[in-house]
Amino acid sequence: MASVAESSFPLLYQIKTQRRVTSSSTLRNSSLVRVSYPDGSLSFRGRSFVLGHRWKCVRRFEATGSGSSESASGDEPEDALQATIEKSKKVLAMQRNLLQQIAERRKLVSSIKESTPNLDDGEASSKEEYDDSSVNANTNATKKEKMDGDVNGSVSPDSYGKSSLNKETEAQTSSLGTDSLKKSKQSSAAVRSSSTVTSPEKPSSVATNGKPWSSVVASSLDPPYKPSSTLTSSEKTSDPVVSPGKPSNSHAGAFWSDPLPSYLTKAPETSTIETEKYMETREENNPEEASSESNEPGKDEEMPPPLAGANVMNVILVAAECAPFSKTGGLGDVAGALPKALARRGHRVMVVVPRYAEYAEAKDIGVRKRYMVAGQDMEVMYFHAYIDGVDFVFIDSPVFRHLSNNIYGGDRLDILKRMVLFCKAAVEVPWYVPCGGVCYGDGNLAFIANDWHTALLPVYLKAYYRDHGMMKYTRSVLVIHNIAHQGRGPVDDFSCVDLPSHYLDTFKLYDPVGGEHFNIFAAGLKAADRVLTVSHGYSWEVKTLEGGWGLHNIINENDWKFRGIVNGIDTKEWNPEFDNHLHSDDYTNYSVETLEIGKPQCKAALQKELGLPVRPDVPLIGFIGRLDHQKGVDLIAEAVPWMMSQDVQLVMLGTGRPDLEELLRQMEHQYRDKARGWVGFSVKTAHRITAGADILLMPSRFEPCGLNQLYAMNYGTIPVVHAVGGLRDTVQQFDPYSETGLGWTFDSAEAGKLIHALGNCLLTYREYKKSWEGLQRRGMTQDLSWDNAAEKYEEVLVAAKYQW
Ligand SMILES: Nc1ncnc2c1ncn2[C@@H]1O[C@H](COP(=O)(O)OP(=O)(O)O[C@H]2O[C@H](CO)[C@@H](O)[C@H](O)[C@H]2O)[C@@H](O)[C@H]1O
Repeated sequence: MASVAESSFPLLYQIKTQRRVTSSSTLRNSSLVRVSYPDGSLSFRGRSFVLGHRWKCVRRFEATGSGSSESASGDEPEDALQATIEKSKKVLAMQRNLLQQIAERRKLVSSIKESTPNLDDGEASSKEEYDDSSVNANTNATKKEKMDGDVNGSVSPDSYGKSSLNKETEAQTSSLGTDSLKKSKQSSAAVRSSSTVTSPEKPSSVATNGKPWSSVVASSLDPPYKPSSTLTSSEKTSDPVVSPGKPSNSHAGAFWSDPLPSYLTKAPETSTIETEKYMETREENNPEEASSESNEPGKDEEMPPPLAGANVMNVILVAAECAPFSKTGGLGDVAGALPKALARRGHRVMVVVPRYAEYAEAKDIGVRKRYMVAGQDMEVMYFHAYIDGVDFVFIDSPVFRHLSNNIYGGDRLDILKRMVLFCKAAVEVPWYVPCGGVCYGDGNLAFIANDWHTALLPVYLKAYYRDHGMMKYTRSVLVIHNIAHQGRGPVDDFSCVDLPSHYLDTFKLYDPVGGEHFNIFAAGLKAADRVLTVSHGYSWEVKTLEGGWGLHNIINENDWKFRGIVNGIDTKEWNPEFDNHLHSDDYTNYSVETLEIGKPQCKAALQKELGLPVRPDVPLIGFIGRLDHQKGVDLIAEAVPWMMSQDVQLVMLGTGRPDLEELLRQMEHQYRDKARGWVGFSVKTAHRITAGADILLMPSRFEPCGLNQLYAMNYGTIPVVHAVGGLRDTVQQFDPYSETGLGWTFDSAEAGKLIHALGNCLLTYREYKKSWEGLQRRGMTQDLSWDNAAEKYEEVLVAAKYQW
């Protein structure tokens, strides 16, 4: 087993003193540092130098520029080693400074705790274990709709992804507020990273006042693409430093005796490692660190071990969207938050996502690669940012540009080719993209792929590399966020994915409606080392005929590697106490302590912003989500006449199916004094509805996890949900006798059931104020953070690592 074999090696640090080619093709010493040791990434970025173990330098030169190579012997300058030592001293100085920061933060946290003794109360999660006997997976109709779309072997764009028509995308602001409550839970990794947090995009204002919501017009905020830095041709040619695929650990060295199969991507070239640049950036950001010269190992030893302990790994999450950079729904939120939680546990974590627009934080690292996609030669560039302890790598290509508002748009083959390019490039990122100066490498590495869009990655990892003895110690985990979208197409599509012919069978799937077809999700599920989905409830549902959308057999066959882990929430982004979107327009931040004042103020601000009567006593009901069959929007529409007969206000925010968008407009038109329908995508408005509404409706027909109900509870907004998938896992039915529970649930996707549950909810709102307050407080004091889920992801990653 990989790590057993590795751990039998004496602790060995390799310092590669490497060379790179300058733009004038002359060689200069770059003092590049690569520190690796048997457990992989534990001591990355210089930490290994403070562990106090004996270490050994192995200096080695590698090939440089245009195919030339040099022998290691003879020409290795001593000053390179000296420079390396100098760098490590600087790293030590940085660490000491950060340790001081940790100590200061600890003091701060304990002083906050002392002054507010109740802060940690109620952190216990009230999540229930899933009881599969009563799940109501009411998905037949949805399945039918999907399968209908696949008749004749052609798949509608929608079946290739969530083809949300984002009529208005709003740049989202990352909250940089100090989340003092959760800080004490974070590992030193997070604290370390805090000094390099970069401010994400600024929010753009959305003018809505005075206009009916339905008339808010789509406006793309995707800025025009500007070519990346003008590199000289020699800079564009990456020079050989790391030999990709060539395992950094000597025990795997034999792989390279095998010739590469013809379908492999071009023999990997190399990357420019920019340690110096990285160090300079760190020094610019942290002048204090830079000026500190002393080297006191004793102090460094105080650094607490990572929460993950010996399980620390390199983790690369690959997704088609990642908030706040790109988002059409919950996948974006997960890709934005889970990696940070894994980094807080001490893992070295990277997110790889397409570069749909220019992102201020992300810098062109100057590496270019070419990939063949369906016979077309395509170049990609890599942009990098280091934010909240996570490396974000953006893959740039003309095929991704300007798609922020239409990530899953275009015709079926266009989408397929984009995902092929993305997955081909992503699987090689650990070799080519130096993050903080050092590539991740392929030892002790796990990829987390998400949904069908990146389900090709586990297949490529296997077919291109592991089948050939390469990337032996790399694992892949595939997460199902929504099995309804599978990347289906006619069998001929196989020619686009560039795989050896014997892989065709792993893609072929037969179903009664579409017949034999090509299915990317099917192949990914088979190839991945582990498969996850985003709740316990959904993990049961996808194994059923109704919930598996044709993939249930494959999931059942692979049950041994399958597990459900309930999503968490980003408690920095979605926290009423620090929410940036509540800073203006009469909104306010609030916490469980200031709920009684803060939430009514947000409600009044929302009513005012929407042009609804500002009335504190009227229950304000919200809905936020993609407008499609999954979300049960039609059930709400059926219930609207009843709702409008009550003294309530209703606000719905969504984008998606044109007929459902029209429905929102009509509703607003018909009930102007009570209802608003925002057709568009506005992160700010989603936050404001979550804060200002009293009740959140989620009548989803199926819901793998659902994030809006979690956000709602964190904001003291009471969810009324169809008890299915993750909604059933996370919203415990209110019991008035024991005063327990978190909201209202109904057990089948019918308007009548929704009305019944909502009726009880409204009664409690009006007549039982204390009970209502109890519901709000219980919801707000749950620990919904990603920290719990990240620990479970870690278990899965470790299980994958030790699996052969
Ligand atoms: N018009 C709009 N304007 C602004 N924001 C909008 C919006 N419409 C939706 N959003 C936002 O998008 C996210 C939606 O998250 P969900 O988890 O509810 O749904 P989704 O079905 O996309 O995700 C899938 O993946 C996630 C993650 O695993 C699962 O929770 C879920 O069940 C599964 O269907 C929320 O952050 C919400 O605020």
